[in-house]
Amino acid sequence: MAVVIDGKQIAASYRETLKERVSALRARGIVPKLKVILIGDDPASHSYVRGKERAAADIGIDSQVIRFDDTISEREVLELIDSMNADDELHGILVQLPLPKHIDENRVIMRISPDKDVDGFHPTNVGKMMLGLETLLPCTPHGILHLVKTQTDLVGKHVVVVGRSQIVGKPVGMLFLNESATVTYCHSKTNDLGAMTRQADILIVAVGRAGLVTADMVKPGAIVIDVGVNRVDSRLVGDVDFAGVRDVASAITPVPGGVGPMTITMLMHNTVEVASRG
Ligand SMILES: Nc1nc(=O)c2c([nH]1)NC[C@@H]1CN(c3ccc(C(=O)N[C@@H](CCC(=O)O)C(=O)O)cc3)C=[N+]21
Repeated sequence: MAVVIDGKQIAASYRETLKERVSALRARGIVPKLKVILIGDDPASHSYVRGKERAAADIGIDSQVIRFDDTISEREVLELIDSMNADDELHGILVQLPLPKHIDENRVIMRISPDKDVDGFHPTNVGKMMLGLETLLPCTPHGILHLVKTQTDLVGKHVVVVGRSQIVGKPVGMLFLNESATVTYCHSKTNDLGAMTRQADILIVAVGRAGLVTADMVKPGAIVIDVGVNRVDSRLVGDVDFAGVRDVASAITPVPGGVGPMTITMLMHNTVEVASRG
């Protein structure tokens, strides 16, 4: 029976170190500050953003959510970002995704100053990460790396990533490659997915399909990281059949209470990093 990796607990413990860093910054007159732009009325987005506000308040980060209905134009969003880029007191800018169809996500992401891009989505930060340079890392991949490191060494391990999104799949593989793991990417067009996933020492699933990974697809003793966020009958479930896979794996993240809390914590980490740059 697998160990259940307690993301909530690991996140809470990491937040304690962030609290100390924030106290030290505040003693120097620096108040870490984050602004979140939230467009539209998607209930899931509003729920995530509340989680971010709560974490910020807990750590001592000054956060503000700016809400718009989905009639706001792309130009207005870009102009708001310009004014935030110019605000010397502001450290982090986050535009909650997804955006309404009439707003180009890439144009918005690229408008945010790479120095304030606490999501780690700007091409400059993605490029630096790919080169293995120090930079603002994307929050979910960084949180996953932290969780896995509480369980095992990464050098030489076979990491299989299922899912190739810009914000999770692609960058998480890159981060683990930088840690000298052997990385395989799988996606919706992969032939015989089970044959691939059964090779994983560390299996990371970020697809968005409940029940995608079943016990027969997991090597005994593997570490399984479930990044899925699916609402099934108003219940939150991941992409992994938790009840079945926990009998096979050595460690597994639950949903909720696994990767989600770490994502938010790494957003706070990035905000503190920017505030510390001085
Ligand atoms: N610019 C941008 N940056 C993001 O980081 C971003 C985004 N847009 N859009 C949406 C996704 C999704 N995401 C989650 C964060 C925390 C939880 C989380 O904390 N979940 C809790 C449960 C929360 C609940 O019950 O609703 C948990 O897993 O325990 C989930 C999902 C960040 N995202």
